[in-house]
Amino acid sequence: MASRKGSDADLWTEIASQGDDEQQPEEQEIAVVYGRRRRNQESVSKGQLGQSGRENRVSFVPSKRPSWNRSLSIRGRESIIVAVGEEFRPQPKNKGGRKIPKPGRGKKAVQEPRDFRKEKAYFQEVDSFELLEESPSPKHFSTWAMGRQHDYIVHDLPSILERWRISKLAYRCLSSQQLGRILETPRIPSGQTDNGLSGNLFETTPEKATRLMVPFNLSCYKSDINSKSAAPESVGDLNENSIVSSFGALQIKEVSVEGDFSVSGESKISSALGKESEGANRKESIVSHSASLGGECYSAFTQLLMVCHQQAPLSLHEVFTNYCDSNSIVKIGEGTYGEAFKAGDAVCKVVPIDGELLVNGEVQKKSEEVLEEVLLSLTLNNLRPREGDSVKENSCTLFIETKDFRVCQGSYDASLINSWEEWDTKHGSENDHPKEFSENQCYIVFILAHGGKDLESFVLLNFDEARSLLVQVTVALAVAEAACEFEHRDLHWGNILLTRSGANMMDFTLEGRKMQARTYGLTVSIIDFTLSRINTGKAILFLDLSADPGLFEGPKGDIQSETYRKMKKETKECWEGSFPKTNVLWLIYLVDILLMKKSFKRTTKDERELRSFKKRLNSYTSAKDSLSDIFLSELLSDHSP
Ligand SMILES: Nc1ncnc2c1ncn2[C@@H]1O[C@H](COP(=O)(O)OP(=O)(O)OP(=O)(O)O)[C@@H](O)[C@H]1O
Repeated sequence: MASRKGSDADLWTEIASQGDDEQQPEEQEIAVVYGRRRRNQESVSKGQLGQSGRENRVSFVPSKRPSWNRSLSIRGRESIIVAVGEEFRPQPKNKGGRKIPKPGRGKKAVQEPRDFRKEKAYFQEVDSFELLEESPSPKHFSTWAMGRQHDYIVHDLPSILERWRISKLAYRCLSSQQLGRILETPRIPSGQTDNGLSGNLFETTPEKATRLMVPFNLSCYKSDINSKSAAPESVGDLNENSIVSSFGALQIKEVSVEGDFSVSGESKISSALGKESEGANRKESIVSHSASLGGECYSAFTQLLMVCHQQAPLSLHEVFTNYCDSNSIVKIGEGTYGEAFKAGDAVCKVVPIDGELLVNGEVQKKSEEVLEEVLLSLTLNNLRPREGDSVKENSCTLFIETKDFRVCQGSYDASLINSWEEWDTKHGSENDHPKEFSENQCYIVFILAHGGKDLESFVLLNFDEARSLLVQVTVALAVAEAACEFEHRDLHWGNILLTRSGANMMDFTLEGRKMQARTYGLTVSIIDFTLSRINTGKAILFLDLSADPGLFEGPKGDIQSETYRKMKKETKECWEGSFPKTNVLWLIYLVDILLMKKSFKRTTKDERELRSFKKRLNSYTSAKDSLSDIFLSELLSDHSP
């Protein structure tokens, strides 16, 4: 989602003070632009929400901040598992999608204290085994990676993805009505490293893929089942390819469990199984099948802890002070879900999760959704060339670098509150005051590289910078399309960060071809993958945007609203499918933004060029396709040795 203005009073203030209005043509107020919408600060005093700020909002819950598309991510993702090497074919659309959140979910609902005994027990169990761990717990996690000194943490993406896949299959088996979407998946032999992911996206993952095999959960299931079951069923007749469909059959015939598995999937699955005593023999099948899939089923929250190499949540203070002194924390931006703080060289985006308290008028994200965002971020991280890696087929540095993640719990500490209040005084926050968070509140903290200012507030100086922005965004999308069928699906001007680095060229590799793009000193970083779609080769991560009709109900003529509607038409609401044209739709949106909403030094000829580029974009089917356009290709060069 788009955010409020950044707070850095630095180079940007200086540039802004050069006075756009004097030098540049008047902005054409052709269309209202959305993104993360906010109150008109001149006309609306703090604490009140004027009519003008709300008039176009479509929201399902009362909200302090006017944002008509904000309730999307509370619906959860509907990502699907696909067989390795199998071509994905969209399934017939199951109309209805996710449920709209219950309006009765009260803002001040009481939060149950979170119990981490299960997670702790799990990690103690892990520690007591002679395991080849994914990685030992870092002492100074900002500079640690597999025993080497790095400023980033190397995550074992194949293992994380595999755990997610197994858990997703098991949860779906127990709770989902959408079995048709689970395709047959071949068995992964136990103990074998799973490198069967698509393309070479993961081939260069620098860690070895070590599956964490812990009998703890298995015995937990088994004892639960055995205590209530009749004779266990033999599953010896199942072949490797029948595992998932057997889960499916089991779901349809025997198990009908709806519910929230957000706290402890293991225990809830166990108790769900326990309720079905007469179906116990089939439950034994789940256990056996889960085991034969080569891993165990963990709750999303436990998986998040595992990704973070944590046994239990940390306090926010502990995390921030790893990056800087607590009194140097500065809030730099805010979104519907996240509060972004600068901590040393890093940006820590704090997102409350799993709680009952409405935050900024929204239901908090669930661990499950966050886990998928983590997977998306790590997949895009993998596009970054790393020292010592072999050359990647597709690489670029244009997606924000996610350095790490942390799971936290507790209320905001004084230094964070101070920096939040400073921001509020300066910019007028649209978010709820963080003092509302209780001791039990959990968060995920995304530790990101600093990407600069968003396009909405960044002052572009001239036409060269505008072209540089377009070529870099197109390169990013083209590279990610080629690597993992990536579609951003929400690339509005709040989700493009810009900074001036001074470097004039930017290297990238597209389908094995090493190339360079002229940047004119501008560096682009794309953020916010909440609505994005990727195909990892094993799973398609996507969000069913049709579950939020409000997204498509923005005002007529507004370019962002029109872009969502165009995406809907293009995909025919099959959001799981691959439609790289959606990337082109956002490029068209960006040209419109540059023409209508951004002021920079340009001639009539420049504007004509932009308009004819936009016209030609209509005929391209992907970002990769668009790169061949003369408007962009002039800025590209081969960089092969
Ligand atoms: N890496 C970063 N570098 C600089 N600023 C950032 C960075 N990440 C976020 N920000 C600032 O914080 C704002 C909010 O971030 P973002 O848009 O990701 O939050 P959000 O919309 O709440 O995210 P989500 O959609 O996951 O809820 C951004 O618009 C930007 O101003």
